[in-house]
Amino acid sequence: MTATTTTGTPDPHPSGALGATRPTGEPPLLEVRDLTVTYGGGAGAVPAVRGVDLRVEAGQKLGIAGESGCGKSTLALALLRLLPATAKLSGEILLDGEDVLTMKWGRLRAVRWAGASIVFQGAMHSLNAVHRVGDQIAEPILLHSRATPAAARRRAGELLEQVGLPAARAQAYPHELSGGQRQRVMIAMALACDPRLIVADEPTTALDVMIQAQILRLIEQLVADQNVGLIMISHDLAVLADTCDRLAVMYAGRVVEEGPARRVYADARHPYGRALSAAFPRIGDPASRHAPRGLPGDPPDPAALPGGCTFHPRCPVALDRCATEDQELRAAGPERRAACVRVDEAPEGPAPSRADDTRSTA
Ligand SMILES: Nc1ncnc2c1ncn2[C@@H]1O[C@H](COP(=O)(O)OP(=O)(O)OP(=O)(O)O)[C@@H](O)[C@H]1O
Repeated sequence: MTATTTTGTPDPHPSGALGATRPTGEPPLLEVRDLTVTYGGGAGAVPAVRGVDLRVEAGQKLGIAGESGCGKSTLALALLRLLPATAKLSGEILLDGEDVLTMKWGRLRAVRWAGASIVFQGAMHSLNAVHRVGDQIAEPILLHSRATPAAARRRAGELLEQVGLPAARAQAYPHELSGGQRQRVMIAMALACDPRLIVADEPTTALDVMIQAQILRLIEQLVADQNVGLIMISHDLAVLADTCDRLAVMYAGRVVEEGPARRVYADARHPYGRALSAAFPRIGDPASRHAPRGLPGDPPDPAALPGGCTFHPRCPVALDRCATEDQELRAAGPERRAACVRVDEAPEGPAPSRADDTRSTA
């Protein structure tokens, strides 16, 4: 992905990355440049992530949205080089200015957990069923510090309290906890080594609506209290709009829209962003009296992407040229970019009111 636009419209982010530059000139907490991930090779190669640029500062919450298969999890795992060996990566993943992709193994081990940590979806599958949760939280502490086992266990208890569980629950096995409690344990583990960046991949997907809301508030609180950066991945644009500052919408491995989260949700500039947004009801919006509109068609097979704009076969406003012309991200309003040839045709709508933005699950 380059900073040049197909129409010559000035790009507000000449580096091609998301978010504001630090005034001090220090590197951002995370800067992803032109990241490409391809599974396999030859005719069956699957380009799961294609030229993605992202930027996250300390204390900033970036949401990444998109349908199943658009490459969200691949992107999350790539950030800490947790992908299988069949995945080929190129580009740069700069964590505090240091490229994760070229780090030696020893350095990478140190960066995992302590520099950045991941909260995976489905805590039941991510936690080890035969170990007490306190021991599982203590494990990365023991690996990454000189703490004694007793001190690591004490710290595990403190972390459990920080995520709203009694320290005594450290003695529990995963099956003795509810889904929401297990997800809290996962968050406690992610915090264990004081990371500067937390990547949360669908952290609330398996939870009921009330517990989902509690976990989201907890994550927001922790980000604010500890000034960490957050990348939250979800198929649910409404959840991301309510939790995050900025939002990037992915389609077929690419970011096709980015900008302030509530604005993207309320008034997406890319037809795919609009379709994704319309797929979720909004409390406070008269339109929510109607059933949410599903997205027609299926996402393309990454191994056989359509030519031109990859969204054109499903796009309700596609022009003939969209079948042949690929689109780069271009300026689409203040601090906003979208990869659509028609983005200049309609002006940006009014700023959303708080009621417009309320997520469906609150
Ligand atoms: N290990 C793998 N080997 C080959 N292809 C893979 C592998 N993992 C993922 N893919 C493919 O890469 C593409 C992106 O998958 P990914 O899991 O990153 O998408 P996603 O947006 O996170 O989807 P979901 O929300 O369903 O998890 C998909 O086409 C998927 O089938």
